[in-house]
Amino acid sequence: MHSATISLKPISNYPSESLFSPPKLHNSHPRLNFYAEPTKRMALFGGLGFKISAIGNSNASVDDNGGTEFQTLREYMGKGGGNVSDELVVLYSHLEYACKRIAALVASPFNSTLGKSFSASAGSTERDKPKPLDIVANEIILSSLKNSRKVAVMASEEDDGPVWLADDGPFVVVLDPLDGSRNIDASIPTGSIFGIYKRLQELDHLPVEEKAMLNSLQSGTKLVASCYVLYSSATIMCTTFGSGTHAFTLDHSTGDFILTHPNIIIPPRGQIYSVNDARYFDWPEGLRRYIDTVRQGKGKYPKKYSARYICSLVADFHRTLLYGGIAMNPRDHLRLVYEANPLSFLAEQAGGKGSDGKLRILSLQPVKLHQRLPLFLGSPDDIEELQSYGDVQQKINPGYEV
Ligand SMILES: O=P(O)(O)OC[C@H]1O[C@](O)(COP(=O)(O)O)[C@@H](O)[C@@H]1O
Repeated sequence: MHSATISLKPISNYPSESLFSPPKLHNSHPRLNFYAEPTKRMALFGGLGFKISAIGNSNASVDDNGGTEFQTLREYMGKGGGNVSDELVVLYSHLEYACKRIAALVASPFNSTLGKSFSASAGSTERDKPKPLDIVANEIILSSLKNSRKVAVMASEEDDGPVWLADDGPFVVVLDPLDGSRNIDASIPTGSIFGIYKRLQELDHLPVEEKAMLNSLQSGTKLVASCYVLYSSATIMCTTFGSGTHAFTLDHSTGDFILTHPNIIIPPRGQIYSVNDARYFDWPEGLRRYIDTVRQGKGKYPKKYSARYICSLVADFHRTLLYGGIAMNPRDHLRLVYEANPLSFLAEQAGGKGSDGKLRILSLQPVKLHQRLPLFLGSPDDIEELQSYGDVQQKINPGYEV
């Protein structure tokens, strides 16, 4: 488990210089270097007047005053952290902007009134009806991706099909704009999930619909980056560019995402399972035996496991990444393209695993955009032990009301 310490010692290097001098961006859009309009941003200058020790497998350096040297996401990317291209830096600046708007929205006292201006699509079941905030979040992200001019196609869980944005956009973005939103009225954490691929230039000659679909159905092994943003007591962007998994916490006073969890390594084994166990009697024999075994402390790890289930994928996954164990949904419910692939990439980059109960998620070739599957994410030893029970995928999926 990781720990955080906060002391009230003033530091000299925060907010960093970068608030005034933008990071290396060759193709930058003027709006990119600011959280809000520049003038408003200057008024926010001041930030936190104390030192925070970076959390996790920290390699953060300590400055002359003994304070931890802060790094923003843009600085991290701009300095070549994770070997990212300038084009990806631009794209991330727009993602940051969109997610900060969504973070403000989910915390807004007015978000419940949004429902009045949206109606659910005909024919959908009560449970599947799009929630207003899903739609608003989707529109915010769409407009940011368009503005970035770096995205050829966006495929969202909220849309029926992929949306073609720019012929010369170097990237393809697949996303779930606001997962867990049905819990939002109770202020339970929610999250956005993104997977980023390169545009397949060899498909450029195809008709738009066809190339949009094929670009969006790339295998998870082709992901160049993925991230989730958790909207909770803190807003956290956890990302990988293929060289480790790193989390950045939003400093609301300046609008910067600060590197707080560099090089996250998931514990090889946890003591927590995370599942909706009201479905126990719909589970297959293998999954029941696995859960019964570990909760009695009779598994390979001879300690009794505890249960934690928020029913909000990003939050359940974030906890699992930090504390270890397994976050699972054993029925065909979560989506391969928008959820399973990006989160499995993050899990693997942190030394964990993403499985459908039998196979590595990233090895699966998506055949449909909205393809659903069982999903097990977590500590490598726990996932291996679970898979050894064989029969862990829930086939009975009656459609639950809550
Ligand atoms: O009802 P279950 O099987 O517990 O599923 C809960 C999961 O569904 C989700 O709410 C996503 O479902 P939706 O895509 O229908 O919003 C996840 O956040 C959560 O992990």
